[in-house]
Amino acid sequence: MTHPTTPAGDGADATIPERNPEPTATAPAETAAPTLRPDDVVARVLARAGTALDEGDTRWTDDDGDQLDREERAALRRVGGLSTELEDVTEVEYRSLRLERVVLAGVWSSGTVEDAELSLRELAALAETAGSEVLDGLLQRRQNPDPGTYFGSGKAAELADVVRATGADTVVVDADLSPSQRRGLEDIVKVKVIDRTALILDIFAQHAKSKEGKAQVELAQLEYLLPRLRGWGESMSRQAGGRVAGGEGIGSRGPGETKIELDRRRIRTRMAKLRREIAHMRPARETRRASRRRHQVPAVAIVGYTNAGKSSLLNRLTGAGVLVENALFATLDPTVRRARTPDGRTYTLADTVGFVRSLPTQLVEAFRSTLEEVAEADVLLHVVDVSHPDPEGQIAAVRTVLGEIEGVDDIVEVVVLNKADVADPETVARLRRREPRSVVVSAHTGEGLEELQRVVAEHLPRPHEVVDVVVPYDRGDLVHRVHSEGEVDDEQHTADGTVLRARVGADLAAELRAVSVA
Ligand SMILES: Nc1nc2c(ncn2[C@@H]2O[C@H](COP(=O)(O)OP(=O)(O)OP(=O)(O)O)[C@@H](O)[C@H]2O)c(=O)[nH]1
Ligand SMILES: [Mg+2]
Repeated sequence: MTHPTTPAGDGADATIPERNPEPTATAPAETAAPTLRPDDVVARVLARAGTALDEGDTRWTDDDGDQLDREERAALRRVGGLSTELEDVTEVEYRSLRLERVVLAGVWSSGTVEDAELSLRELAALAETAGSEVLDGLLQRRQNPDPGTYFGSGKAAELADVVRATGADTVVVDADLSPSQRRGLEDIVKVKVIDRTALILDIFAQHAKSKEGKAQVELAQLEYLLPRLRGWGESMSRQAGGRVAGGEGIGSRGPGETKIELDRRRIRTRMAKLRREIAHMRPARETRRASRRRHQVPAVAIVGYTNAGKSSLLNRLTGAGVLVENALFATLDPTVRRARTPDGRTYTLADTVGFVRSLPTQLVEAFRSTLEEVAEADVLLHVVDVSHPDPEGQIAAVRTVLGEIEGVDDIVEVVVLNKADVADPETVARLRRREPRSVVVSAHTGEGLEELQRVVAEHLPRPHEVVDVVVPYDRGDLVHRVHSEGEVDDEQHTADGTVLRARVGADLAAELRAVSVA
């Protein structure tokens, strides 16, 4: 973290503005640091980006199945006013977070003010997905973040006023804060401060379902937590007059300074245990993958920004009944389903966890084994929400994460421009020009899905061993496999068995030749 080059005093470089400023003329100047009134900003923040979290947007078609997961997830929503702080140190802080009434704060340092606002809007959608109520959102124009408090102490004090005025219990900062920045800011705003990474980790923790997913998320949380432990009890109770005075309230039952060393040790022990457990779960996944490989079933992986419509698309193509929710990171566990090309070949279609800008590295690391599913694919369907205000930005973010996974560079990527039913046709046209290998679809209306299936079929690897065999009638299973895995050129039933001329994968070819009676 570098110091600002110009030693600007707090306030000189700008703008978490006064509460209740004089109403000024609209249209802040483009060049100078404009002053954004908090009320302005919150109004913009609450205008949703894309279709994410538009009330009532999620529609289920028959393809989406019963959506049983939904009820379960709804039951897991946070309940206002209830604290679920747990004694176990591995649960400290994150499980005990009460993100109910939050104020968002971000810094606008480069790019346009629209970009900065879009980022804050996404943060609002993330916060709501985590179950919080967003009370206000503030953007500060500032060249470089302050190394001590991120916003600078003067502006942080103004943020503290906003927190007090709104009755917020948490500040969510749209950035990655260093442990000391978070601490410095907390000491001023006097409520819990979390950053984007912690928020995303919290959503993942709420949504993880499989044993492996849960273990991966917990590991990522602990890794994040370890350098950030602080003595909540002591520091918060010091702040007489603050909302958490008297050692009561959020986080006040966390570890005191004296306990920190002990906690660190317990956390490390827990992390080691989780790593061992995850390592044990891997073989099962690898076995499944290996068996698919052995049968040479081509694999297609659906990737894309969170809320792009990946699960909807999977359901449409396979009737899988995967949870579709207008929330970010609805899907954490990869679902693999069988699908068929129009000409009858079988392939697997895998739904994956959604990506987001600056996906916490701890999570990329933790989900590496899940993401390997992607690296093994023959074709990637990169689903894009074309109704989003910045689809290009989302495409770039997804490609950045993909770039971190080994072995994806040479996989065919088909860009699926989804939500065409609600998108601006000009945006669709612009993206089509930019992404030549793309298909325009709507998982809702079904538009474009036939073409998509055709394009998928075209890019699937074709089996290339030519066999000319007679399969005895007691090996109907092999004939069946030839139909689903390969391409049959000729088939006749004779007294000896089924005469087959077909193209199949090498392994199946070997098995067929071994049983052939010709
Ligand atoms: N209008 C419209 N909405 C869609 C379309 N496809 C999906 N949606 C909606 O977009 C939201 C997200 O859909 P999902 O399929 O859960 O998206 P996802 O990419 O799997 O999201 P995560 O698992 O959270 O990363 C839901 O509200 C869907 O109903 C579409 O073609 N048109
Ligand atoms: Mg999903």
